[in-house]
Amino acid sequence: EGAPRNHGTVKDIDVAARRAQEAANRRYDAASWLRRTVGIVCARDLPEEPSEEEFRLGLRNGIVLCNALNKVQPGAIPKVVEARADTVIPADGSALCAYQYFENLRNFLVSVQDIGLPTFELSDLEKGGKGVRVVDCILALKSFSESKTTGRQTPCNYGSITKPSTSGKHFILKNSGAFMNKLMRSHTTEPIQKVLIAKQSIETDCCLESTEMANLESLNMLVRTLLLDKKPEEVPLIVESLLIKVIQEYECRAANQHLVNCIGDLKGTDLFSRPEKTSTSTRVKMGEEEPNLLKVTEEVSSVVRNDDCVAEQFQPGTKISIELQQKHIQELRNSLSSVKSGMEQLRIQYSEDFTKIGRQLYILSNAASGYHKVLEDNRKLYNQIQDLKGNIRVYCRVRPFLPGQANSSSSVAGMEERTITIITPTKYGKDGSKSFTFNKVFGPAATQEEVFSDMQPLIRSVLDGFNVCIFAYGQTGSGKTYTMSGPNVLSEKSVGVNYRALNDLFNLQAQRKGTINYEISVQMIEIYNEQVRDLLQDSGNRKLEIRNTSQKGLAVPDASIVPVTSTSDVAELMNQGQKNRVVGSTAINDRSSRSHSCLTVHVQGHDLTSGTILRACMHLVDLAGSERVDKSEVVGDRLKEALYINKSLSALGDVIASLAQKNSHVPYRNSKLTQLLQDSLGGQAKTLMFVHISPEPDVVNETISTLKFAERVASVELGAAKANKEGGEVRELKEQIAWLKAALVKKEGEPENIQSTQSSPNIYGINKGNATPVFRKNRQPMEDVGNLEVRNNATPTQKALKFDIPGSGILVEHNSPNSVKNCWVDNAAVGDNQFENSNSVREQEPNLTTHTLLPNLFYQRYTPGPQRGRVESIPSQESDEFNGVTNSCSSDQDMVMSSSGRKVVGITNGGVSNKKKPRAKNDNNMTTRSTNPTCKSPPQSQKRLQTPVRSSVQKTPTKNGKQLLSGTDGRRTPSGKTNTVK
Ligand SMILES: Nc1ncnc2c1ncn2[C@@H]1O[C@H](COP(=O)(O)OP(=O)(O)OP(=O)(O)O)[C@@H](O)[C@H]1O
Repeated sequence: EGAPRNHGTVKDIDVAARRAQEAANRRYDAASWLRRTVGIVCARDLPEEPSEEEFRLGLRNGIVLCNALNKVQPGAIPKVVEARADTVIPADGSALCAYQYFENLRNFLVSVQDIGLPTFELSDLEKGGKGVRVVDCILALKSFSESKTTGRQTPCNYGSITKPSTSGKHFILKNSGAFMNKLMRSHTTEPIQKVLIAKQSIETDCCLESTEMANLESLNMLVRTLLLDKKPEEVPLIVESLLIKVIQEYECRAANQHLVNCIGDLKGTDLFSRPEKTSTSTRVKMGEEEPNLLKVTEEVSSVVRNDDCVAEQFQPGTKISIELQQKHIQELRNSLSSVKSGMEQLRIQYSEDFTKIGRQLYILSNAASGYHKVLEDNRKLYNQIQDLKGNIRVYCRVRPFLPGQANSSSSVAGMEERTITIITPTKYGKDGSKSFTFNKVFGPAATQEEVFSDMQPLIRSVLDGFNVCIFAYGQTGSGKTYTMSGPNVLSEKSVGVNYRALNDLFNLQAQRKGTINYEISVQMIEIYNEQVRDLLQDSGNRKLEIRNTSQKGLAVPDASIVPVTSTSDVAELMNQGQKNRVVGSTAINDRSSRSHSCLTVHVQGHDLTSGTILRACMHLVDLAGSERVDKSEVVGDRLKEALYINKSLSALGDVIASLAQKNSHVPYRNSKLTQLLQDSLGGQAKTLMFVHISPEPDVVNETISTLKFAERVASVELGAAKANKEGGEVRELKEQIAWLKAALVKKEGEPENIQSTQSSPNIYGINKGNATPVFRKNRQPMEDVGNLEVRNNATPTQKALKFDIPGSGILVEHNSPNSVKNCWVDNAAVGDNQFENSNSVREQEPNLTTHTLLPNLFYQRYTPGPQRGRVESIPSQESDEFNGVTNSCSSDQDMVMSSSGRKVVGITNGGVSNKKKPRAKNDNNMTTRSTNPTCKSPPQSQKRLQTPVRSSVQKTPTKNGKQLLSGTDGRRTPSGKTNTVK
């Protein structure tokens, strides 16, 4: 069908000629069909067998083509632009207005394409264009027309082809009409396969969608079918044409791909950081070039932003790798940035921490610097609390039943923290009860540690300069010794108050070392049958005196005083003391102590910062049993002991009653015990009494009387305790006051001396020219300066040393060191109290002599040992050791028992001055001597103070060789009343 006319007739022509012939035949065929279809009139410009040129010109206006198509497909082109009659078409057609006919050709091509036939380019109708494609298009239309007419679908008939979908237009490439036409005419399978593979490759590169792939498959089928009728010699031409198309298409796609890559690169840098902006600009750029490319670009940008997996489909491996690296770098940048911000936060936090630590350090350093102050305040507050609790506190302790005793019927009905209730038998057989309230009640189960911990604060007070007295009261066997010392066999848990107190003192001493240096020493005495014995001396049968005016704060100055530095020292001493203690056996307690024992702890502290010296003493007293005589079933010596014990305890009761009633006179001197405890009971001390009771019902009466006594003690109010602490300045001022008082007394009492004193501006003598008087005190040895007796054993070789106080007119006379051996010293100087009371003395004794006051100008040191009795001067600093410290064991109100057995009531420390006044008045060359032959080691210093107006001491010999100073019976109480010798 439609075969070229000369086809097969010329076999020997060359390929080119054959090709030309073939093309001409096809052209003629097309022209002939057109002429028949549109009619001769319409096809007047198209000859039956046109040349190429004629063919082109004949179809150039598109009228023939449009009309032919309308014939085949009526209405395909609704409006065909017809040629005007006056139009002269030049031979080359240049006069034609291409735009006039462009519409025809465009409509024709679009319609042909819609039908699914091969098309051509407009340029193909131009000179030099590819007319063969136009021929192909017309022949395809012819086939389509014929197929429509016959109603058959033949393989070679275009009418049998199903119109492809609209989407198929996208894959009918430009200039593909001729290509497809040729392809359809091919009869060779192999080249067709190659073409198909190449095409498929291209379309794969373009990422065809699945639907498009389906279309491609149908297209392949079509191509294969159309080429079945092609001659083998035509195949190379078709393949050549195909390859050219493939190359063109590939180049086009490659260019697009390159562009996509560039976009990808841009995305990795600028595009990534500014996706929106870059995307937009890229879109604009690409949109101008190619809409498809724009779509791809958008997809790529979207993929880069959102979906790495999809991006991978579009990007080559390198790009993906770069992207990954860039992504990695970005992640690193992100982590670096987060690390940097973390570091910055850390730095800020550290700097804040450092600032906080600095502030805290500053606070700590402040706190540390104020630490000592706080400690000091703490101590003061603590003592204030103790004071508020009351000066005499009473703790009650109930002994448990002893092994072997039935504990079913205890006389103790109940106990609370501060109250104990005792079952009291009544007359009518009914039991009643009586309650007693104390500061604290300890039951039978209370441990030694618990008991001590409650009184521990008192121990600390000692180191703060307060005198403390702790004594155990109760009937025999009630547990006094147990509380104070512990049981017979001591263990760490069972040790009593004495050990624990000293242990505590040592601990505190160690803690305060460097701030306050303490020296601790102990004495241990007992009062047995109203005689004081030294328990630390094996041969301690020597009777000791209790002296409440000892300047060293020793109530029993003659008793051994032993420095201790550790608890073991104390334990050793106490063992020794216990051995020496008088212990008897009674019906109640086979180890009953028949004496009062007293462990006295002396503390002297030197505050290194303030220079203050404090002194205090603590009496730890284990009293003898308080039971009634009939109960103890004693006779003979035991009875005598019991009587003494009861006497002293009753004296203790009297003192306490007197204190409770705030009587002006307190009978301390009624017993050695009250004498010993005088400063603790009535002074400025802190006192604690442990009252012990036994639980046995048969001693309930004793128990009740014990508790009643304890209640009375608890009711005593003593006023605030006072620390024995004075700074250097206070001492100086006190001395000045004392001196001025003395000077006043002297001035008023002795006109001649006044004259003398006034005439000399240098009343201070030693420090001539020094505005501040320097007062020196006698440093007293162990003797009691308040004793009125002067022992009359001075040797004839006594030799007085005389000191003339320059400018004062006062002569101080001392005995020669050798001459004072074994002699008591009448120490006129007794400390500040002496001067503080001098006014009252003055009232009573207007003729008070100057020598009474002189000891404050001078001091002497008693040197023990071989040189005992030698009087020597010591620097004033040394004398400060004893200066200004109130005699902790002295009392204002006193009751002096003279050695002659005569009691002197109400003698004050100032009374010491009193007793010396007449002596001084009568005998300026006062001499003292000891007349007691049994006195083994009395203080031996002796001094004679001489004033311009000399007086001699009137000595009154006694039968035992002692002398009472004349005028001793005219003494004063602190109130200034004259004391009376009884
Ligand atoms: N709290 C206690 N726990 C255990 N045993 C105690 C307690 N109190 C006392 N005892 C025991 O009771 C007995 C008598 O005690 P202690 O010798 O202390 O009495 P005392 O009051 O000192 O007698 P005395 O007045 O005769 O010296 C001792 O065997 C002692 O061990």
